Amino acid sequence: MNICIVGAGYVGITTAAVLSELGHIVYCTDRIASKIARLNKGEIPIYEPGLEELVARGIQNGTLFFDTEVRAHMAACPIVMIAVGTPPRRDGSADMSYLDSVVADLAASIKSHTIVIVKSTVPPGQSDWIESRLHEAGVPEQWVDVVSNPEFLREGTALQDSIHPDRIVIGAKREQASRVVKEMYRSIESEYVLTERIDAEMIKYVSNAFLAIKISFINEIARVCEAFGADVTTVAKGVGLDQRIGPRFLQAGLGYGGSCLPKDINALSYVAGTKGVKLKMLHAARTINRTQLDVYLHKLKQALDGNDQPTIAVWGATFKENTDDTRFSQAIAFMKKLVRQGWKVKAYDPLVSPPIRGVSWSQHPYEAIVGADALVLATGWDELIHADWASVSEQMKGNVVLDGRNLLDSTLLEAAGLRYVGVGRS
Ligand SMILES: NC(=O)c1ccc[n+]([C@@H]2O[C@H](COP(=O)([O-])OP(=O)(O)OC[C@H]3O[C@@H](n4cnc5c(N)ncnc54)[C@H](O)[C@@H]3O)[C@@H](O)[C@H]2O)c1
Ligand SMILES: O=c1ccn([C@@H]2O[C@H](COP(=O)(O)OP(=O)(O)O[C@H]3O[C@H](CO)[C@@H](O)[C@H](O)[C@H]3O)[C@@H](O)[C@H]2O)c(=O)[nH]1
Repeated sequence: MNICIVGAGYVGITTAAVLSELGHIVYCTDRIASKIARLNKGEIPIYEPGLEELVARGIQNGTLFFDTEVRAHMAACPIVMIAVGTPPRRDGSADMSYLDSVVADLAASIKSHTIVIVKSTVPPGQSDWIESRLHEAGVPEQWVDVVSNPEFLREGTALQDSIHPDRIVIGAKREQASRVVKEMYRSIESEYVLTERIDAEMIKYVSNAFLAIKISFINEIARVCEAFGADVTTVAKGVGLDQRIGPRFLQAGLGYGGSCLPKDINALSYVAGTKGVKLKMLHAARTINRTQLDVYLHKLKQALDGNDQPTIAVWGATFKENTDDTRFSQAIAFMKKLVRQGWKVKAYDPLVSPPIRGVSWSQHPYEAIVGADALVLATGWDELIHADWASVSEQMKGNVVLDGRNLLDSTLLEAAGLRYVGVGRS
């Protein structure tokens, strides 16, 4: 099949590489010429393990192309997949302006039957809206099928998630379109959910909402565990063994961030509100996530024992490990909170060093801790979790290590003379 993908971001590039690997001819398009130029040289503008190799293979095999000629490929391909961003607006709603301009391009380009796959995360009803916009713009009804096919990949494990997805959701009006999209994924073994478009759109939002609630729930439980001297990691393990609950997404810590969970729960709350439905659980999840940073700040202040001009080293800036994405990162939000206390903040991340007022960046983790009164682990990068704690202890001025991801081995740290501080751990 010839497939045009619009939007060369985390989802667009990953999906393009995977579909080309499945034997399709894929044209991955984007408006940003510099991005496309880099991709054509085999350079990946994002960090995603394994992606560079897969993209190189697609280019070499002649099955994967990157181009800025969005409309030309839309006109030539029977399948067009939309993978542009749907970022949050100030009021919480999803910004549909990128998607709007794709629809305008589609209206000007479609010349024969085209399946338009909506891969971007969009509010319920958006596929219907795209379809009516195309019809209003003069695209005959029989020329277009809009199919909702939401994406569930996670950054950092995007390839694994795309090649072995838990499920592939396909929401279509006509069975024929559904069948073509299923055929497109042919050799991917997965549970296929063939459904109405509105259900497919809801499945995406509800999945992210549930994940956010699960994380906030364990973070709230961490507070009560701490009050009683219980250990939230042990509690989560015991609870997660119940198959009805499951062990994943029960890792307590600084809270969730990223380009998806925060924005999607806001967008779901917003659209629910337009129908008069108040989503109280989502409201609570958001509040817990925000106040989680205060819980950690309080712990740090207690551990600093009256030192009101400390130097704090922060390890990790991305919203989670194995990505270069800093969108809505709790690590960065925490750094800003520390700066607002008037404290000196030195930071290190294996991949990024975004400019943040009051934060100085180090090239090496051990450089960041020199003279620090406390160290905060804010992102669970492997190289940071498995640091040389004896060396850390030597270089720091103080001895406090605040584990913002509950991932460190307190015994090892204490053996090195450090003072381990976690949240919800006895
Ligand atoms: N990042 C993830 O892990 C992830 C996972 C699942 C779903 N999603 C959803 O997928 C969508 C894309 O997310 P992303 O993180 O890949 O976004 P991104 O910001 O990384 O990339 C989007 C790309 O679209 C391009 N673009 C915007 N308007 C365009 C236009 N009119 N024509 C051509 N290109 C255009 C931008 O230049 C950019 O390169 C969002 O709706 C997101 O919610 C993201
Ligand atoms: O037990 C956990 C699990 C995750 N997190 C945090 O939650 C955030 C989100 O993590 P994750 O969901 O793994 O990352 P994303 O790449 O944002 O993926 C989510 O968002 C994507 C975009 O919609 C979806 O496709 C994925 O299914 C969904 O997991 C990160 O800050 C994590 O550190 C925790 O604090 N505790």
